Amino acid sequence: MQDDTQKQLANALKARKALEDTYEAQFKILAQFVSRLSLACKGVDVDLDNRLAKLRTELNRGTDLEKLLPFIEATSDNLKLLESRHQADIQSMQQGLADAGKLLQQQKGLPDQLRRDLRLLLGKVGQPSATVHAFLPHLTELTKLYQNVLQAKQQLANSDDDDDVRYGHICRQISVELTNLLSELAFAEESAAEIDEIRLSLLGKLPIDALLEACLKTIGIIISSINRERQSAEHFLLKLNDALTSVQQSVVSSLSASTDLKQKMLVLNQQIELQIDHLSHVSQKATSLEQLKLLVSDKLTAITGSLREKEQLEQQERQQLLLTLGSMEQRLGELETDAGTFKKRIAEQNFRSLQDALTEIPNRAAFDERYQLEIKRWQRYKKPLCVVLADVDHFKNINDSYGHSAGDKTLKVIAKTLKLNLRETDFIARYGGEEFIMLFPETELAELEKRLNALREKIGKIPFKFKNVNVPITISFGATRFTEQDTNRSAFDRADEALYEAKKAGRDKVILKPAS
Ligand SMILES: Nc1nc2c(ncn2[C@@H]2O[C@H](COP(=O)(O)OP(=O)(O)OP(=O)(O)O)[C@@H](O)[C@H]2O)c(=O)[nH]1
Repeated sequence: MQDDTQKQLANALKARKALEDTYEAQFKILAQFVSRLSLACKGVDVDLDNRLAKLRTELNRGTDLEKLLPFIEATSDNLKLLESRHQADIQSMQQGLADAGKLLQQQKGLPDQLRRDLRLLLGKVGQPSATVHAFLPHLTELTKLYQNVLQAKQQLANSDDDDDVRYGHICRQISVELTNLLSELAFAEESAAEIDEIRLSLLGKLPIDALLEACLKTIGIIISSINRERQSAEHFLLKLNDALTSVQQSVVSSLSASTDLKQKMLVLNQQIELQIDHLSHVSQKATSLEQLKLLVSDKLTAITGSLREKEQLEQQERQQLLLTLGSMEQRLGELETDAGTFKKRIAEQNFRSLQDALTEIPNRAAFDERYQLEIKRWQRYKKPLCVVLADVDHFKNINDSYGHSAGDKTLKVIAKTLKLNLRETDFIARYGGEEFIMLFPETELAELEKRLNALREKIGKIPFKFKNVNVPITISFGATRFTEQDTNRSAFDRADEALYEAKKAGRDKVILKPAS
């Protein structure tokens, strides 16, 4: 019995010793790990470095963990403080990068590509991040963009004598704006040939004096078109005035004729009354039937004459009235025809001013109008609305290799194909150059992706042939969905970024960019 107890005690002691050894080994591993970890944190904060060094020494010495606890708690407070400082660092880094990027964006005359890169970068900078390190690639990129801008500015400064280089970018922008304006001037029918000539001249590289000439010609067309419109409106108003004057004259003369007749009628009525009175008076005085017969017959002849005269007057009045009414009706008919022609002309002009002359699909002005409307609908019904930008790939090559008229034909065919393959509620416009913009109401991005890919494939399969060469042409799409936080500009910019990504990814692509 005593032996058993001793054995059990020995076993318990052995187990206890094994447990203690395990604890000790684990404590050593943990102490080493904490030591290494504390070394890795070195350099973040001096106070923290000192505390961690002390902790390492105590751990190496094997100091009792309980004694170390207050020290560990104080260090942990220190770490919390550092953490909030770290968060503040992230925020200030993000803010700093965003400010620097926006400042660069405000620079005038930035090349298009650089502006796009910058917009893309600012989008990335706006994303939340857990560490300051995550911003380092953005910082590098921003520094590169700053370098590029400085170089571009330097180049401009160096080329003082070369006006074409100095104003190259501005000229290109003016030329694009002028092309858009010309597209909206489609209503100047009489100047269509001249407009087309200016539009084609804007496609090549323009020296500044040629651009100015194009501007002056366009202004000339606008002025003569306004003059023509003014003259036509004046002509219509004069005709209207004429017609109203003649109607007024007819009414006045018919009124005065009718007053005349009324006066005559009054006199006749009085005459008839008098004749009747007289007849009754003399008939009382008649002494014989023969005398009465004679008197009545006389008076009846006089009364019948007066009545006939009265009837003639009435007929005259009716005829006069019919004549006046007839001439008024004719004038009003003429006026109605003129007003109809004028209204039709205005409606046609309205339609043409919203249509792109080359592709015959809506133009940018029409898009702006429709976009506002669709956004209002979206705000009311909250049904999904997608915005898509499409751009023909390497379009410049088509112009350069086969001429501008081949380029024009390509644009027409592509516009037609896109339009034909949209639903009636979708909307497409030529946004400018080789760029198209589309609106897809009540469409989710997932469904849109399929439809855009089908469109993309359809365009890729069009058998274009120039100078007997088969030329495959592709198109890239950038799409986004309108959200609660969006303005019309921000959704457009996102679609533009998606399009840019599609180009960067090799073209002939559909890229969707939902709001982050
Ligand atoms: N024929 C024709 N060309 C146009 C018209 N409007 C713009 N362009 C031309 O379209 C070309 C657009 O070229 P870029 O902006 O360099 O783009 P891209 O060659 O299509 O290349 P990526 O878009 O990068 O794939 C320019 O050469 C313009 O002159 C037009 O109405 N008719």
